[in-house]
Amino acid sequence: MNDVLKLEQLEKSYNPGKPNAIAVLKGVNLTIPCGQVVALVAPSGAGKSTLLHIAGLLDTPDSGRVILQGQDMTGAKDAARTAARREALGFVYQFHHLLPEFTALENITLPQLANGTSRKAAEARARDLLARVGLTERAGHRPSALSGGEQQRVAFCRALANAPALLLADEPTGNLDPGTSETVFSALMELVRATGLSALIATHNLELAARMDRVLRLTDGQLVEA
Ligand SMILES: Nc1ncnc2c1ncn2[C@@H]1O[C@H](COP(=O)(O)OP(=O)(O)OP(=O)(O)O)[C@@H](O)[C@H]1O
Repeated sequence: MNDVLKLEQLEKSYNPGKPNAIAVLKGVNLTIPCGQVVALVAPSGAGKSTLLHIAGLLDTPDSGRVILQGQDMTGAKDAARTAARREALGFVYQFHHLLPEFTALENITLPQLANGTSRKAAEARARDLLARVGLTERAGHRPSALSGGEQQRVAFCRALANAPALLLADEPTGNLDPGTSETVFSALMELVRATGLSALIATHNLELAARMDRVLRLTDGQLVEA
């Protein structure tokens, strides 16, 4: 099994049959080999979030197949989809969505405890991840005591907490100013490279996209090599 994700002929419409019907995905095909980092660029409204939600098993296509680590997840039951999300996928969004009442360390530890990891091992991994993004000194801070860039770096660590096979990121630095965006993106790429992670990262920033292994553009409901 050398491909972490395969999307085959995905189609997705909203409000089919109604006057406001919109066909967003019209035959999307994508294969991500293990270890590959793919940039997804798309104009606003092109369907980038729709595609990431389907790839992340948060939504289902009208037709086509989603194959994660060699397993066809298209018709899988909710419990299997939830388990696959928890065990195989990591998510990063434009806004960090950290739990405000917990420290940086706890935010990275909790998903591991939920996955059955011992507290000792979970905290050790959380500290290692924080060190990799330069936040050792901030482990005990709550999100409100962290800068936007620091919050987002903690969110990256949390996404990687359970050692996912694939990272899905939707504009991970879209909420940051250009200088911070650069620093935070570099931290993300270092983490991804150090762990050999595969990733699908949506961004409007073409300079950041160019630093990934491959750039794909979502246009008129299909993916094309940029
Ligand atoms: N639940 C929904 N019901 C109806 N239309 C929807 C729904 N979700 C998205 N759409 C429409 O589908 C199209 C694609 O939406 P999507 O959110 O995937 O775009 P996007 O590329 O992520 O946009 P942005 O970059 O602005 O976030 C848009 O025209 C949007 O209005």
